[in-house]
Amino acid sequence: MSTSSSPGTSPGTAPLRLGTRGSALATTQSGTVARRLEELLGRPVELVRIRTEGDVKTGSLATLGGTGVFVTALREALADGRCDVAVHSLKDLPTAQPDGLTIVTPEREDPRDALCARDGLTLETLPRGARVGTGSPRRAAQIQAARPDVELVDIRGNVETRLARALGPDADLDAVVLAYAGLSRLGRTEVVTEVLDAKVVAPAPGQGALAVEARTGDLGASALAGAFTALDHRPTRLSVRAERAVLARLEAGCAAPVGAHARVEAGELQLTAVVARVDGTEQLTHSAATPLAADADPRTQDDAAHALGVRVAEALLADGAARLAPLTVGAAPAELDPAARADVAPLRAPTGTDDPEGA
Ligand SMILES: NCc1[nH]cc(CCC(=O)O)c1CC(=O)O
Repeated sequence: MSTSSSPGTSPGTAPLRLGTRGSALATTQSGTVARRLEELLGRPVELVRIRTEGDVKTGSLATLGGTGVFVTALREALADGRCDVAVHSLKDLPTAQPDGLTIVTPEREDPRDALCARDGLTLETLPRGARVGTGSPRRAAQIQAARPDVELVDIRGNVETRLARALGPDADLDAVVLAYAGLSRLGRTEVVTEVLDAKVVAPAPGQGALAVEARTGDLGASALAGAFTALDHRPTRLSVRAERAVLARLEAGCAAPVGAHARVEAGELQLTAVVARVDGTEQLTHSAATPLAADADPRTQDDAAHALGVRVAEALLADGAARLAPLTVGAAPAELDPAARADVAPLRAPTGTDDPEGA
């Protein structure tokens, strides 16, 4: 990397370059992080738009090749030195963290999914046979389980495109399901007719959280390292660590309907995970918790969070999760395999997302 891109140089020099996807949601979330970093660093931050495979291709998410479609190009830009920091939606990140890059997770938004329906309808009041749009097998399976009579329709596109399918002048659907967090960041929560209970629709692992990523080599005793420490939100870090461990241990492909929801409450980390049959006719749920000693060092807590996710995943496997959903079971957990760079093995790599719907 060039000296001019090296963070921590005196203020007033070159701005820190923050790589982002170009969608409205991505630039909104990146803009928020950019302002935070400017405050923390006392240095200007400029957005560098990077087009990703997920932005260019328009096929169904199942045919996109799964993992990392929204992430790989951003990481390449970071590795090449075209940007200094990148912002991702955490749920779009593959669970295997590549060598040489480090992420930090600021405080997450509400992780739940939101129903956006015409005429104020809710999951309960949708008419029989209503058409509900989502590109996410996880959302589809759980909605179908709650309402076996509704028809799930596979949709893609950015937030406004998807909302228009239910709420626009040419609407062809009764409702769509989106992440509440995305709508909130865009200031569009007025279209939400129901925030779906996580017990009814378990959110995607990492949903509602952002990952801010930098080259590990830039995080020595630098100003950027200090900013990363300030951005880190412990309950978010532990929650997403546990949720993503479920996904990694299940080796869930992106067509696998897997939900996971963790939170820190009363001094413990609580986790619930769900594996559903794609058609919603069957689902398995398992919950567990682990105490968090307040004085434990971050490493110990991270390990406890990871172990909780593995334990819950193994309980689901013991209950027959692999029978319900297309999981690749038996292989070593990919997080432990440094060679499992998800961006070089798109077909079978563990996924970090269940719904690259293009937001
Ligand atoms: N590429 C899909 C994606 N990735 C992150 C979000 C929402 C925001 C979040 O979960 O942080 C979305 C849109 C959606 O699921 O509706």
